[in-house]
Amino acid sequence: MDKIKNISEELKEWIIHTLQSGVSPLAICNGLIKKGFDPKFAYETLFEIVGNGSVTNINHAYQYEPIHISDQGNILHTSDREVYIRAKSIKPVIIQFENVLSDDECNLLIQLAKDRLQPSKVIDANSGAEKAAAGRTSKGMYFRLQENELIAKIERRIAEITNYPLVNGEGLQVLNYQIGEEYKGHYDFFPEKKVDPSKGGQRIATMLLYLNDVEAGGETIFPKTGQLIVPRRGSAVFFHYGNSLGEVDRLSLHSSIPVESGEKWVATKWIRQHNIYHGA
Ligand SMILES: O=C(O)CCC(=O)C(=O)O
Ligand SMILES: [Fe+2]
Repeated sequence: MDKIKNISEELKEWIIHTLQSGVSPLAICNGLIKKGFDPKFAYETLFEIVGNGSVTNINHAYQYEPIHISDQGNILHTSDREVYIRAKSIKPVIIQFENVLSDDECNLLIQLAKDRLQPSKVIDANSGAEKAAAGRTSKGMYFRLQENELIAKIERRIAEITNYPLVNGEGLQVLNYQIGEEYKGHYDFFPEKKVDPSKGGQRIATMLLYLNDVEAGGETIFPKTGQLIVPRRGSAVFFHYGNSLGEVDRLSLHSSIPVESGEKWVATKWIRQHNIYHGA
């Protein structure tokens, strides 16, 4: 049988925790090899994990800071729409919203995105560069900030809901998942060494808008805490994972589980600490 030469984010996390609890890298390596991993791959993976700083950081508990989204109650009165808070989680910080987009807005976003879809990429945890990846089988595209009236209106609404200025937001990304397609466990924040202060700094929050109902599958899952969000047209989930100290919340690991029936359309707004564009 071929030896295993790839490793999931979950297993990486488990390795970090195990190292942190005092188990030696060699013992973990031997364990991986016994489980069928390629020995060279296992040694290199351990070397990489021990060398990249995650092991020293992981002990440091993430400090949750207040976010001010529901300070005014559970109905948010944005300039053009009432948005309802439907569920909240404290660790990690997750807020679910309903009525963020109208059916027409969802359909229009899908129409505008359809012809521009490309295979999705992921960010390499070491280099920070975008690369194609087996764990992300969806197709996607980006709108430029305020590219057209619809996008500008949606971006203003997201800024009003989240209390983060529009210029802290990256261009809206639209993703399409067909049957069997998924986005495996990942963090939205950048690897620490790849945070660029001249481009708004670290990513600290994500607003994920659901553009259609999925017949089966396609939930967004937070595997460390067991929370699942069922896609529903016009609804959204906001999660927050970066604090003012520059720490990141590793409980925010999430994935999109494979679509079983129908298809899935979402739009993602990644939000950074500061204005991304002032240098431009
Ligand atoms: O499609 C989903 O449910 C998750 C998408 C996601 O995690 C992302 O765009 O960063
Ligand atoms: Fe994500």
